[in-house]
Amino acid sequence: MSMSKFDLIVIGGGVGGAGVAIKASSYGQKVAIIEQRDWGGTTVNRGSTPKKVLLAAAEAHRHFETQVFSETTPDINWEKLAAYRDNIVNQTAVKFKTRFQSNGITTYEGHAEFLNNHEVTVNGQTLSATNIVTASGAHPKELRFSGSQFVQHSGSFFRSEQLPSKIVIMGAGIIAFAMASIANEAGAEVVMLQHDAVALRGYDHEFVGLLIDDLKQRGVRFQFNNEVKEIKSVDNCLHVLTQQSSITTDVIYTALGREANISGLHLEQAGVKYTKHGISVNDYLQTSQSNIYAVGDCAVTGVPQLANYAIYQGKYLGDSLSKTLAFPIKYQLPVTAVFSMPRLAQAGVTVQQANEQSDKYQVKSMSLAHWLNYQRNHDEQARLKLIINRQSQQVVGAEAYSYSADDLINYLAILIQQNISVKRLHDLFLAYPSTATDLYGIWV
Ligand SMILES: Cc1cc2nc3c(=O)[nH]c(=O)nc-3n(C[C@H](O)[C@H](O)[C@H](O)COP(=O)(O)OP(=O)(O)OC[C@H]3O[C@@H](n4cnc5c(N)ncnc54)[C@H](O)[C@@H]3O)c2cc1C
Ligand SMILES: NC(=O)c1ccc[n+]([C@@H]2O[C@H](COP(=O)([O-])OP(=O)(O)OC[C@H]3O[C@@H](n4cnc5c(N)ncnc54)[C@H](O)[C@@H]3O)[C@@H](O)[C@H]2O)c1
Repeated sequence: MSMSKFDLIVIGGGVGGAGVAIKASSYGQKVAIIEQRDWGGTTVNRGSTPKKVLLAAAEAHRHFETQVFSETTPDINWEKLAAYRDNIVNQTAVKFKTRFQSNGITTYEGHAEFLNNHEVTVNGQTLSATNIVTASGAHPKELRFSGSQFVQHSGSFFRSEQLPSKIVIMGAGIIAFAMASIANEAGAEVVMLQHDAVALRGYDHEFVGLLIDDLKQRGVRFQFNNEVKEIKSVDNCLHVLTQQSSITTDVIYTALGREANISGLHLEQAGVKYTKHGISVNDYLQTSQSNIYAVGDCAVTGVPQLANYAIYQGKYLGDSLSKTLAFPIKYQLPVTAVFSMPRLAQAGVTVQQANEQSDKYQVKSMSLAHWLNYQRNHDEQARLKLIINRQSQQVVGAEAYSYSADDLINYLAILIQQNISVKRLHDLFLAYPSTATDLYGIWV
């Protein structure tokens, strides 16, 4: 059989792999990309895309309830919503594949394995390349207790055809809070179980407390310092036995963090080193084998397993592999969001970090609730904290809690990254009144 030769092979058709493949092909490299499951990977099929479609419906429901002053609020029609969501997901997955093809990238559908550091097999075919990038992503953490086969993962919730009436969520991290907000607003009974006392580690305690209180008022039950011991299935119901309680539910979903997809790649055949956390890479995203690289959730890079990082790394690598001189990857300031209701978002130095180094940073806390954008949305708890470097008096971080916290944080991230002075901001001409023009009053 003839061997297909490429400049670059990318293993994994998620957002990380897509970034590398498209960028490298734009420089004229001959590129192949291999995907074993769905084009677009986790983000498109089981992550932020379906999540944000469901969230839009949940937010519309909440806004109807608070803003329309009607006696009754219509129920969310989950089946129709699910069909609409699946349509968007499927269209997006197809767009990923056709975009590769229209950029001259050869697409393969199947499981890729390394034969050596220049060769990969897929569907019995051998492909060879000068450089190979692993962008194989991650899978939900495996659980080992009696009845763990009854557990479903967050991706199943975001792609569910029907809304279960009773839901238990294991974990109180970013994904769990999005799930809880949507399920609660759509009418499910939700219990959240967290094995220790800390929800949304890394986010401002005060804002996390506001979010938990809000969800509690809406009927979500929280159990902290509680772990699942066993699950039994009896008469179409699940009995979840924990250290502290026994809960009867329809479904139990997990959002406990994710583990790199490394088994099955035969990395040792290519001489690529890895640990249980993922593929080890240096600041050039290069593995222990000099012509093999890794990006996104499968790589140990010291940044969170999030799509914005996978995309950024993919674009960096596609660029650096196409140039004679490569520079180490340099991350801009961290920017993340929790898509709960209301949302939480942070950029740059966090409030927690600022409190730990109070000699260096000052935290300026403000309510946003009296601003028109928040008032008209009944966003009564909307708040912002700016982190200011005491010496330079510049804003180096921000954390926000509101229904539009991610937008505000992105505007602030632009101002921070671009080092925009108050004067320059006031010279900018923007549509009024909007979240962007609120910045005139916020920026210091
Ligand atoms: C429920 C959920 C919600 C999320 N929400 C957000 C969010 O709002 N914002 C955000 O920034 N991040 C979010 N994330 C994280 C984000 O989805 C991931 O960080 C991102 O998908 C990582 O991209 P990736 O390309 O590294 O991996 P993936 O998207 O997982 O893609 C890897 C691809 O490689 C394929 N593959 C693996 N092994 C092989 C092989 N041997 N051969 C061929 N193909 C292979 C897989 O099938 C997969 O399609 C969320 C994650 C989840 C689970
Ligand atoms: N600020 C950020 O950028 C940020 C924050 C959190 C997570 N992330 C990334 O997003 C990825 C996926 O998010 P996620 O929500 O699945 O993970 P997560 O890490 O945000 O949350 C998992 C939560 O589950 C808890 N937990 C772990 N084992 C448990 C158990 N047996 N029972 C109950 N609770 C348990 C953890 O303490 C944690 O609070 C993470 O892998 C991480 O890399 C990024």
